[in-house]
Amino acid sequence: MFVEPHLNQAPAPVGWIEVICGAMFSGKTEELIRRIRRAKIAKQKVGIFKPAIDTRYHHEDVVSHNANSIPSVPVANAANILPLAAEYEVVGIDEAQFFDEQLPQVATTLANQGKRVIIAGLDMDYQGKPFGCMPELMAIAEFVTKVHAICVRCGALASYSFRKVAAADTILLGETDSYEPRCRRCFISETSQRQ
Ligand SMILES: Nc1ncnc2c1ncn2[C@@H]1O[C@H](COP(=O)(O)OP(=O)(O)O)[C@@H](O)[C@H]1O
Ligand SMILES: Cc1cn([C@H]2C[C@H](O)[C@@H](COP(=O)(O)O)O2)c(=O)[nH]c1=O
Ligand SMILES: [Zn+2]
Repeated sequence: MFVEPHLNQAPAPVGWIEVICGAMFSGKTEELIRRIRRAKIAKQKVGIFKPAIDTRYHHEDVVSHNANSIPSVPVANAANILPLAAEYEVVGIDEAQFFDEQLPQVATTLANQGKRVIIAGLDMDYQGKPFGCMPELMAIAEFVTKVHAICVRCGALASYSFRKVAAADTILLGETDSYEPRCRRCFISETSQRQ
């Protein structure tokens, strides 16, 4: 389990970037919420942001698949986070895969300002390809945590998000209606990744 490297150390340490990645249902949002709650217990000023596009469960809150939730601010693009985050010591960002290519620079700026930046997002899309700016975020982060779901077909660890419906666009919001977490074996059995 991830343990914070510094909480409330004096003098204030420089900031850093944490990335939580994995397939759908792997517990990314739960882990983000867990870290944010611990930061709040440490009396740190915490702000959470998510892309305005992610309206699945709630317009504002960050909500996990098991209905755990925490308030957040929806933003239209990554640059909007910078002025809104000025007052916070800890900045959480969920559904990072949906943000534009500015997010790595925004995260770097926040960390260089001394903030702890915690980013959660899908590392792969439904085709098993790296999703949006997640690879770059993983490269620049001090800490990367990959979490796993359970394959709904065989019970193994799942790293892939299998799309059950016919749609080719990379972005398709959905839940169990449209996706299921699968292990490599069960994922490639029905996708073009077989070769
Ligand atoms: N196949 C599955 N494997 C693991 N967890 C699942 C599965 N299906 C539903 N869940 C639920 O999803 C929760 C994780 O939700 P969440 O943190 O929102 O995941 P993520 O943000 O990675 O999509 C688990 O604690 C569990 O209750
Ligand atoms: C694989 C994949 C997923 N999405 C969408 C589906 C959900 O709305 C989110 C992921 O949410 P979670 O918190 O990780 O469960 O992303 C998508 O648009 N395209 C994809 O390829
Ligand atoms: Zn499987």
